[in-house]
Amino acid sequence: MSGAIVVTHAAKVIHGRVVLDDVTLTLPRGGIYGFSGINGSGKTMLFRAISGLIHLTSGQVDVFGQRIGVDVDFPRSLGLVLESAGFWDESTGLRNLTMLASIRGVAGEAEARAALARVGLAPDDDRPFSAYSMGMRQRLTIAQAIMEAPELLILDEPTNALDVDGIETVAKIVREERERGCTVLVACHNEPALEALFERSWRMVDGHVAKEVDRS
Ligand SMILES: Nc1ncnc2c1ncn2[C@@H]1O[C@H](COP(=O)(O)OP(=O)(O)OP(=O)(O)O)[C@@H](O)[C@H]1O
Repeated sequence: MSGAIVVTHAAKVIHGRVVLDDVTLTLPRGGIYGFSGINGSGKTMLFRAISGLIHLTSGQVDVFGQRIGVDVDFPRSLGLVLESAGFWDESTGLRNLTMLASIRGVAGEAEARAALARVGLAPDDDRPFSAYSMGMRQRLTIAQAIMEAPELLILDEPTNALDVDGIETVAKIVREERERGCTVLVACHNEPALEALFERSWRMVDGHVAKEVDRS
């Protein structure tokens, strides 16, 4: 198997509705891959399948040679920006990250501080998460996704709620992560700063990968 991520005839039916429709893709390791498509076209569902957060109705997903839901429940090294991240309201950003880091023991306070600085949050900010603005929450979500230096980074609409500086910061982080050897998947709507980084990208329509976007 040559791809970092191999999706084979993946399908998901929820309450009789096809939300992923026969998706087949091979994504080599170390690239930046983009997914676009209108609301409800299936981008998040595809990312959830790759992340092990849903069970497919049929088909398979392999990540770094391990079959999701068979060999492992989740990809072994995954950073995820997908819907809400589940932070503790009463704790600071740094405390939130160090508590999450302690679950796996891969990262510690130094990595949490470095991740906060990379997303433009002050590591020693003493405000609790409940006092964070939408953009600050999104930045913290991105910091949580990168702090363990994952092999696979999945970013679902990472620029949500971000200002111009925040969008540039995300683009810089995506470039840096790729240079480190990380494979990066991004879903976004009309975000030129990110789209310029995609090596390949696809448009999703009604749960299937309709066509590859011509980047020439
Ligand atoms: N928990 C759920 N139960 C039933 N259907 C769902 C659920 N979550 C999503 N869907 C459906 O799956 C389809 C694909 O949704 P998905 O969230 O993957 O779209 P998307 O391309 O990420 O959209 P957006 O651009 O709005 O983020 C939609 O028809 C949606 O209604």
